[in-house]
Parts: sequence; structure tokens; C-alpha cells
Amino acid sequence: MTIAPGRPRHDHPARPAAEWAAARMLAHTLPAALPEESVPLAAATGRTLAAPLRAAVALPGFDNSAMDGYAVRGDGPWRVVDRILAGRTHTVASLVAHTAVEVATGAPVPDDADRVVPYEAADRTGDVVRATPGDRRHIRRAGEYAQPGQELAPAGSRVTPTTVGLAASVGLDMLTVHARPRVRLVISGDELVHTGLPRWGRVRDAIGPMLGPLLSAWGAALLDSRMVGDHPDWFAGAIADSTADADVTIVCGASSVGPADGLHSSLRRLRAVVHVDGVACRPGHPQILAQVGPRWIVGLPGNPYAALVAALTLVDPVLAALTGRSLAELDAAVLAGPLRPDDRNTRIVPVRRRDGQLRLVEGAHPGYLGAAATADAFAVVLPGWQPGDNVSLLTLP
Ligand SMILES: Nc1nc2c(c(=O)[nH]1)N[C@H]1C(S)=C(S)[C@@H](COP(=O)(O)OP(=O)(O)OC[C@H]3O[C@@H](n4cnc5c(N)ncnc54)[C@H](O)[C@@H]3O)O[C@H]1N2
Ligand code: MOO
Repeated sequence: MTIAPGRPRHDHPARPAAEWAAARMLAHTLPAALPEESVPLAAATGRTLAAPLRAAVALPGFDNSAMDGYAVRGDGPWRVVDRILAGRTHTVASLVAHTAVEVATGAPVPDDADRVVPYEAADRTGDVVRATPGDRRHIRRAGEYAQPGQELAPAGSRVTPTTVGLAASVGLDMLTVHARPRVRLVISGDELVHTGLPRWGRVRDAIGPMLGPLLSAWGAALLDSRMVGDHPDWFAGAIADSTADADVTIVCGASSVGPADGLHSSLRRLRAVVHVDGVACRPGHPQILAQVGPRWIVGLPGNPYAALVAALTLVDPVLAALTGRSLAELDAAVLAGPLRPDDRNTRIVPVRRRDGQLRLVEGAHPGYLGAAATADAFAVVLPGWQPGDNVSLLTLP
């Protein structure tokens, strides 16, 4: 962005910056969850259940053996009358006292079997099996884990690979989840280049490549990234176009007060409702949350580490709300320093865990991602913090 000499721009209203935690909470409470849709299990991981996951069948579906061995009835010794492997569906001869059926783990056991004697506890000679008495039945009864219709996970749960496995085991092929928010990136800056070596005066776009995977991990469907030059008309046009089909438009750069920083004027032209205009945090002060009808606009600062902080502050909470997931509770930990306390702003600093202690990763700058890239987490250091006080920890997915 170029600042035209003698034309400082002060045409956006001076508002008090929002306190960091309040801005994050507002970004999570304002948007309503998107409608539900039904998706195949293979596409469900990372989504949020919009309806409880209920068993379609009983689990186990039939009485079956928990061990390889002999299903027996009554006291031993037992005469072996049949052999049943898992997957065999022939009806099992009912057992009379002193008889046994050889069974594999998971194979159906006759209704009247008392217990399964594992091979290790059995002594077989010809057709006759002996074993010492045992307390364990080693039979998994039909429906003992889940009954048809039983709720196994509530609405609002995040679908994990384990959830998908559970859903499959109770007979489901589809899950009801919230729709994925359609998100577009609008990246501004005449100085930006997108591949190769930037020549003098040019800068590689670092925010687009960083945000793409982050947005996917937060549950968004990235429509595309659009590059816009620093002309206010182009900028307002790009945002207006984007809000036609994107649930969330993320604007990178142009958030500050320079003459080419057209976000504020574009929002006014679009008659957007601005909920957050500046957050009292360092870095990442010039961040914006606005709304045009049901569409959301998040403005991130152009400095890449500041943009990451703003994404953690506003984008993650907005996407959490739209996808129906709750906002992660932040773990607390002691941070020893070295860090200068700040009485007015929340600081978001990269930290690493070493030898059970949380340490600052030094060398973070708003315009540089080096320290952030080697961090385990980002400490939220509230105004008034002193070395040794608690901080809360933001993590990346
Ligand atoms: N007079 C003031 N100047 C500035 C203020 C202020 O309050 N008063 N705030 C400063 C802060 S804090 C930040 S952060 C930046 C935010 O600037 P913008 O959001 O308007 O972004 P730009 O001016 O376009 O760029 C800032 C900086 O970042 C580089 N940049 C931009 N986009 C990208 C990208 N996609 N990838 C990598 N680097 C990018 C750009 O070249 C600039 O160096 O404003 C301060 N100024
Ligand atoms: O957001 Mo700025 O310096 O705070 O990078």
C-alpha cells in the first residue's frame, strides 16, 4: 500500500477498541449456526452434529463371544457339538447341558450358553473339553452397549474419526451436521506478489497461504481467494460481490487508517453494521467484525503475525458459531517471562513448553511469522499481568 503524500485519512469514527476477550466472545455469540445437512460418514469428520447421533440398531446386534474358545452349557466336561466362526449366520444348535460349541471371537453364541471358556483355560481331548470353573462369561449380550434409538453423542459434538467409527458400528451411513460456512478471502495490497521472489518494493502474500489450511481446519469451505488493488472502488466492489455468496468474507490488509486502507469506507458504502472496530490487543489492533444482512465480514491487519492473532480472535469464533461448535475453553498456565507487562492492551505472544515450563518464544514482530511458526501455543497476556501470573493459551488446530 502506498500512502499519498499530504493526504492522511481520518474519515473513520474514532471508537474505543474492544477488550480482547469481549471481542472474541461477541464474534462467537452474534452469528447463528448454519442450517443442517446430511453428509456421508467419509465427509463428516471435523463437522458438528446438528442432531444427536442415535443408534440405528442394537450393539452388539446379537449375543456373541468375546474370546476364541468354547461356548458351554452347564458343568464340564463338555462334548463339542459344533464350530461357529465370525460371519457364519447359520442358526446355532441349542446347547443342552454338558455340551459345547467351538466359537471364534465375535461369532454368535447359542442362546442357552452359560459362558465361553477361552482356549487358554480349556483342555481338549478329542471331542471332549474340560476346564476349571470360571466367573467370567466372556459373552457380549445383544444391546448391552447401545439400544436402537439411544443417543450416543449430543447435538453440538464435534465429529471426530472416533465418532465416525461409532456411527458406522451402529449402522449409520450419514450424519446430520451443520453446513460448512462458505468463506472467501479478499487480499488487498498493490505491493503483493503471490509466487516467487519479490523484487524491491514488493512483498510475498503470506496471509493467503497461511489462512487457507487454517480455515479448512476450522470447518470452513474456502470458495476462493481474490486479490484486489488498493483502489477504494475495487475494494468495495470485491466485498459487495463476495457477500453475495460467501457466509464470511475475510479481508486482509487495508484495515488501518492510511489513504489506501479502504475497508472502513467500503463498509460504510455497503451499510454494514460494524460490531468490532479495533481490539485492544498487541499485535492485531486494527481488526474488524461487521455484518451485512446474514453475511459476515472480518477485517484482518496486513501484518502477517497480526493477521494470525486476529484470525484467532475473530475468525475462529465466527466459524465456530456458524458450524455450531462451542468455543474452546482456554487452558491456563503460568508464564514466567521475559515479557514486558502492558497496562492497556492484551498481548498475544508465542510460547513453547520446555521441561514442564511455559516460555516465551522471543523475536515475535507483527510483520514476521518466525517466532509464531515455532510456537506450541499463543499466550493471552491480560493487561496488568506480572511475570509468574497465569495466562490462557490459544492453540492452532
Ligand atoms: N497511522 C497509523 N498507522 C498504522 C496503524 C495505526 O493505528 N495508525 N496501525 C498499524 C498496525 S498495528 C497495523 S497491523 C497495520 C495494519 O495495516 P493494514 O491492515 O491497513 O494493512 P496494510 O497497510 O495493507 O499492510 C501493513 C503491512 O503488512 C504488509 N502486508 C499486507 N498484506 C500482506 C499479506 N497478505 N502478506 C504479507 N504482508 C502483507 C504490508 O506490505 C505492510 O507492510 O497498520 C499500521 N499502521
Ligand atoms: O496489528 Mo499491528 O502492529 O498491532 O501489527
